[in-house]
Amino acid sequence: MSDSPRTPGTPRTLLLTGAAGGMGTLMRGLLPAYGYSLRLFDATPIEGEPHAVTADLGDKHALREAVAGVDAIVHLAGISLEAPFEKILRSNIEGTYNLYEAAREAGVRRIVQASSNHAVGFTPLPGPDGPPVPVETPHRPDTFYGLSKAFAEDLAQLYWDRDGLETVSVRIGSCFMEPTSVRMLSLWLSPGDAARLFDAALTAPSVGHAVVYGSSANTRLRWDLSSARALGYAPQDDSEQYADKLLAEHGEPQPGEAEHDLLGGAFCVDPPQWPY
Ligand SMILES: NC(=O)C1=CN([C@@H]2O[C@H](COP(=O)(O)OP(=O)(O)OC[C@H]3O[C@@H](n4cnc5c(N)ncnc54)[C@H](O)[C@@H]3O)[C@@H](O)[C@H]2O)C=CC1
Ligand SMILES: O=C(O)[C@H]1OC(=O)[C@H](O)[C@@H](O)[C@@H]1O
Repeated sequence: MSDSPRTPGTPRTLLLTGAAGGMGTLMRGLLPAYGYSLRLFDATPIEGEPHAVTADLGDKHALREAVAGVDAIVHLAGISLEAPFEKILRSNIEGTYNLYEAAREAGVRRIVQASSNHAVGFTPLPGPDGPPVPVETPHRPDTFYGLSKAFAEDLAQLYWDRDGLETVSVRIGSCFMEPTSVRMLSLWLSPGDAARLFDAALTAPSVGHAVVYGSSANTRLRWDLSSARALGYAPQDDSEQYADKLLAEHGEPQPGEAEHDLLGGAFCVDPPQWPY
C-alpha cells in the first residue's frame, strides 16, 4: 500500500521499461498498489501480458507509441551486467537516448531511471565508522556497463537543464528478493523499499535532476541515503537479518580484495566477476 501522500497532479499512468526483467517483474507486482496503471515495455515478451509492448529500445517508432499519453516513466530496460562495448552502446546508451527523445517529444514530465552503484564503482569504500559516500562523488565507472549509467545520469541532467524534463536517477545497490553475498548486506535494496523509493521519486515535487542512492536502511550501509530521504523515501527493511548466514557461508571480505576496498566490488576486477 502507498505510504506517501497523494497530491493533485500525481502521475497515474506509468511506462515501465524492462518490465520482463528481475526488477521489472517485482515492480509489476508492487507498483499497482500505489495507484499506478502500468504500460509494459521490454524486448522480451511477458507471458500473460498481451498488452505489453514487445520492442527494442532501438525501435524509435515503438518508443513514440509507448510513451504517448503516459504521465511518467520508470526506465529499467537495458543490459544489467558488463558486456562488449558495442552491445552496451546500443541498448544502454543509444537506447536511453531514444527513450529521452521520445519522452521529450511527447511532453512527459518525469523519468525515474535505474542508474547503478557501478557508475561510481571505483570509489574507495569508507570504513564502517567513516563518512558515507555522498551522491556528489565523481563518476568512477568500473565497467562499460557502469560507464553507460554515468552517461545516463549526464543525459538526464541535459534534458532537465535544456528541456525541463525531470529525472530521478537511482543508483541502485543490489535489488533482489534477498542479499546473496556479504557485499550485498551493505547495498541491498529490498523489493518493497524499491517500490517505496520509486513512488517517492515519482511523487516528490520539483526534483529537477536528482541523483539518489537506492538501498534499504541497512545496518552496514556505506553510502548516503539523505538525497533519497529528501524525496520522501522512508526505507523499512534492513539486510542484517541475513548477515549471520552470509558471513558463515562466505566470511568477511579482507583488505586488498575488491569487495572490501571498492564500492563496485568484483565488477572492478578485470574481467569483472560475478556473483559479487
Ligand atoms: N537488480 C539490481 O540489483 C540492479 C539493477 N540495476 C539496473 O536496473 C535495471 C533493471 O535491472 P534487472 O531487472 O536486475 O535487470 P534484468 O537484466 O533482469 O532486466 C533488464 C530487462 O531489460 C530488457 N532489455 C535489455 N535490453 C533491452 C533493449 N535494448 N530494449 C528493450 N528491452 C531491453 C531485458 O529484456 C530485461 O527484461 C537495469 O537497468 C539495471 O542495470 C542497477 C543496479 C542494480
Ligand atoms: O552491484 C550489484 O550487486 C548489482 O549492480 C548492478 O548494477 C547489476 O545490474 C546487478 O545485476 C548487480 O547485482
